Amino acid sequence: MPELIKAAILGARGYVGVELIQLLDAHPKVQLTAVYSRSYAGQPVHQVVQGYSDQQLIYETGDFNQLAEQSLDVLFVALPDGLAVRHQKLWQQMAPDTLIIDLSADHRFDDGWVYGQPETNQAALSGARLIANPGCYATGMQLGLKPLLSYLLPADLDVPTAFGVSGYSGAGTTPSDKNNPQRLADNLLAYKPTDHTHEREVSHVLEHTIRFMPHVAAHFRGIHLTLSGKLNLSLSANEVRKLFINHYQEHPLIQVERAAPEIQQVANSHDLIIGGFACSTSEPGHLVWNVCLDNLLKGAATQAVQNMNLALAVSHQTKAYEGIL
Ligand SMILES: NC(=O)C1=CN([C@@H]2O[C@H](COP(=O)(O)OP(=O)(O)OC[C@H]3O[C@@H](n4cnc5c(N)ncnc54)[C@H](OP(=O)(O)O)[C@@H]3O)[C@@H](O)[C@H]2O)C=CC1
Ligand SMILES: CC(=O)N[C@@H](CCC(=O)OP(=O)(O)O)C(=O)O
Repeated sequence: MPELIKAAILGARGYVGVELIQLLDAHPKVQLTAVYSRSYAGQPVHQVVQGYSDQQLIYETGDFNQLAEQSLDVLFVALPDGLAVRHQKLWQQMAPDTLIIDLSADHRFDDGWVYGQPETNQAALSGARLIANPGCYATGMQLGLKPLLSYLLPADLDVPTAFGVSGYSGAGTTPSDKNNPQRLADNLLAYKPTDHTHEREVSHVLEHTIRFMPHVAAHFRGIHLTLSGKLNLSLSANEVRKLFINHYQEHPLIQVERAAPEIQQVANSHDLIIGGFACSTSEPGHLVWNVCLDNLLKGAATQAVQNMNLALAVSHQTKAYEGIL
């Protein structure tokens, strides 16, 4: 590994792109050498991203074909869904040691790419070259369900459900009802109640069918999930909580609490919090619990940086960002 990892970002104007810029700026082992945005082309990054330390870095327009000549160590692709998949040839043509991390949904079902959920797929990420970052809700749902997989009833008897509420940054910057603060004020919108990509993603990754009902609310960032499922034995809330604590004890970003987590605890935080375990007294095995995470951080940029660190064996850790930088 070179002294400094040479990194670039495609989609650097977007909500996720800006988070990546800030995280990589703070990363002691990374030098951000190129950021691409059509709308900001020619503008210095420090004028757009508050606190950005490098006065020289300028947004460029992304001529994708030039990327192969840049001898990058890592390229973060934070483009809207459907764009990264159009450039399969380019990803293959990039230098063989350039790591590509796609934050869109385009490669999450592609066996040629490693699924980049760092807490559960760490071994496969070491030395990986093509990484598909998980979806934001999908991160929360799979980490919330994984410790219980061997206790869940088979799908023909019960299907776990997830009721999710996201902040409107989850819908990106292209204007729509889902990111229109006027439309969302004092409001809650349900959308895609069946067949959401993240329902398919979690069912695929866990090899266990789930159901997901997403909603969007007026806050900017943060996902709140209420999960419900039926276990094949009767456990107390305390026993379930201990099971989660044991499962995630080696993973500093996953917090397990007794109380139900709240959006305000995770907004602008790298942590994902699981808690609020409630076991029915009238229906043995019926369990309801909650997961919260910041969609832009643990649901996107933080997870991408964790993946880079694992793939490129970056061992540096600081107290403030233990497990990420
Ligand atoms: N928002 C979230 O919470 C999460 C998002 N993701 C995924 O991450 C990706 C980025 O999301 P997000 O930041 O929210 O999206 P945004 O809509 O906020 O940003 C999109 C970015 O892509 C660029 N872009 C758009 N169209 C094109 C194009 N045709 N060619 C080149 N560049 C283009 C835009 O810059 P410009 O127009 O200036 O070129 C901008 O930088 C998406 O795939 C999303 O699904 C994943 C997890 C969570
Ligand atoms: C509120 C909102 O719209 N959220 C988005 C989150 C998905 C996302 O951003 O991730 P991928 O497209 O990369 O899977 C949605 O439900 O589509």
